[in-house]
Amino acid sequence: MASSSAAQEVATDNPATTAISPKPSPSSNSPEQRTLTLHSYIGDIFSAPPLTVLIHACNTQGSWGAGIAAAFRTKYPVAYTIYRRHCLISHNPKTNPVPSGTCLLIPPSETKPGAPKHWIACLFTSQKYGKGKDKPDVILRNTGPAVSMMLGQIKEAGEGVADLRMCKINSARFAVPWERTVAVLEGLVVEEGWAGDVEVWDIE
Ligand SMILES: Nc1ncnc2c1ncn2[C@@H]1O[C@H](COP(=O)(O)OP(=O)(O)OC[C@H]2O[C@H](OP(=O)(O)O)[C@H](O)[C@@H]2O)[C@@H](O)[C@H]1O
Repeated sequence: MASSSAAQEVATDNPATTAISPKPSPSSNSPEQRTLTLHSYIGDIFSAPPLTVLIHACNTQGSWGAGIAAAFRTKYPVAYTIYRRHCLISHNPKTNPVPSGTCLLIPPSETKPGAPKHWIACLFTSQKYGKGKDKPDVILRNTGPAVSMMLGQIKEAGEGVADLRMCKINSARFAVPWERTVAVLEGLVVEEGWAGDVEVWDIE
C-alpha cells in the first residue's frame, strides 16, 4: 500500500502492505532538499522481511537490559555480542566511551537455522541508561547525528539493505516525548543516495 499524498501510512501489521514508494518531499527552503519522511505502522517491528534494518536507541554501556532492547537481545544474540564488543572492547565506558550521536550498523549476523536476517542499527542517543540517562535535550541533540550517520552507513552497505523500520526511539525508557524526536527526524536533510523514508512501528 503506497499512499500517494498522506504523510502517515494507514496503520497495518500486514507485511504484504508495507511496501513504500519513495517520493520526494517538498522542503521549505529549497526544492532540491528533501527531509526524512516517517510512515507510521501498528504491529510487530520484528515481523519485518529479510534485509530490513531494525532501528533502536541504545546506551553506550553495552546493555540491552529492558524495553525493546531486551527483545533485541533475546532475538539477536549474535548482534548483542557485536554491540557489546563495540561498547566494551573497541571502546571503554570509563576511559573511551562510544561517542554519543553515532550509530553502529550490524549486518544480519545470526547463525541459528531460521533466525531472521535483519540488519540492526544501534543509535547511541544517550551515554547511560536508567537514572543516569542523558537529559531529553541531550538525547535529542544526539539523535540527529546518529540517524544521519546511520543513513550514510546504509548507503555504503548498498543493495543488501531493504526497508528501514524504527521503533519509537527515545520515547519510553529514555523518557523523551515522541513528538520531540519526530521533530528532529523530520528535520533531517536527506543527502544524495540516502534512504529518505523510515517506517515507525508501534505495538499498540
Ligand atoms: N517488543 C516490542 N516490539 C515493538 N515495540 C516495542 C517492544 N517493546 C517496547 N517497544 C516500544 O519501543 C519503544 C522504545 O522504548 P524503549 O524503552 O525500549 O526504548 P527507549 O528508546 O526509550 O530507551 C532506550 C533504552 O532502553 C533500553 O533499556 P535499558 O536502558 O537497557 O534499561 C535500552 O538498552 C536503552 O538504554 C517504545 O515505543 C516501546 O513501546
